[in-house]
Amino acid sequence: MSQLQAVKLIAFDLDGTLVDSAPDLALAINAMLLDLGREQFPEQTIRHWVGNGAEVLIKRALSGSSAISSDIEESLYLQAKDLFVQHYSEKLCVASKLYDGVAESLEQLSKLNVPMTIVTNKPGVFTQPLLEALNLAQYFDVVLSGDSLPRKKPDPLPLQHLVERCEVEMADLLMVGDSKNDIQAAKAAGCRSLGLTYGYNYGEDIALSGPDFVADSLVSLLELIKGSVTA
Ligand SMILES: O=C(O)COP(=O)(O)O
Repeated sequence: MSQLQAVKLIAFDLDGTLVDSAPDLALAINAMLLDLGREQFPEQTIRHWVGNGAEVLIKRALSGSSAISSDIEESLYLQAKDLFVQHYSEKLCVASKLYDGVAESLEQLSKLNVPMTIVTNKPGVFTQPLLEALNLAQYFDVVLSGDSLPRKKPDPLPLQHLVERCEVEMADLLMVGDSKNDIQAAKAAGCRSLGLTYGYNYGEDIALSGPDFVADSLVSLLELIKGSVTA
C-alpha cells in the first residue's frame, strides 16, 4: 500500500467497519418480522441488506429481498419501524463486537493526534449509545448519523458538512469504510478513501468500487497514517 500525503481528518464508517453489528441488527429485524407474523431470515441474508440506513433495511426485510418491493404500505412500514426501533434499542449491543485490531488502532491513532470522526448511515438514536456501549465514544470529535443531515452516503453531503465543520480541506480528509456507499460518497465529495475488505458490501468486493487504498484490517490504516504524519 502506498503512503498518503498528510491526513488531517479521518471519517470512519461504523457498521461493518468498526463494529460487526449485523448479529444484533438481524435479531431485531427477525423479532420485528415475528411480531408482524412474517417470514424470518438468516443473519447471513440480513447482513447483505445493511448499509443504507434503517428505513432501507426494514423495507428490504419486508420485501424479503435487497430489491425493495413497491407495494409496501406506509402504515405497514411505520408499524415495522416502531417494532424495529423497540427491539434494536433493547438489544443494541448484545452480540455486536469490534472487529480485530479496531480498539488498538483507534487508541494508537488518538495518540498521533489525527482528529477522528464518524460518518454513518445508522440513525442517530442508535449511534451514540452503540459507541458508548463499545467504549469508543471518546475517540470521535464529530459524529454524523444517517438522519443528521437531509441526505446520507453515498451522497457527498455528510463529508462536505464534515470538512466545513472541522475547518479542513477536502483533500485532507480520508474516508474509511467497508461499503461502496462510503467509497462513492468519498469520490463524489473529492476526498481519498480506504476500503476495508471484511465488512458488509452486499457481498461485493470493495476493490470494485475503486477506493484509493484497500486494507484487510485497521492495523494497515494505522501504518498508512503513521507514514503520513510528520512528527
Ligand atoms: O445503518 C446502516 O445501514 C449502515 O451504517 P454504516 O453507514 O455505519 O455502515
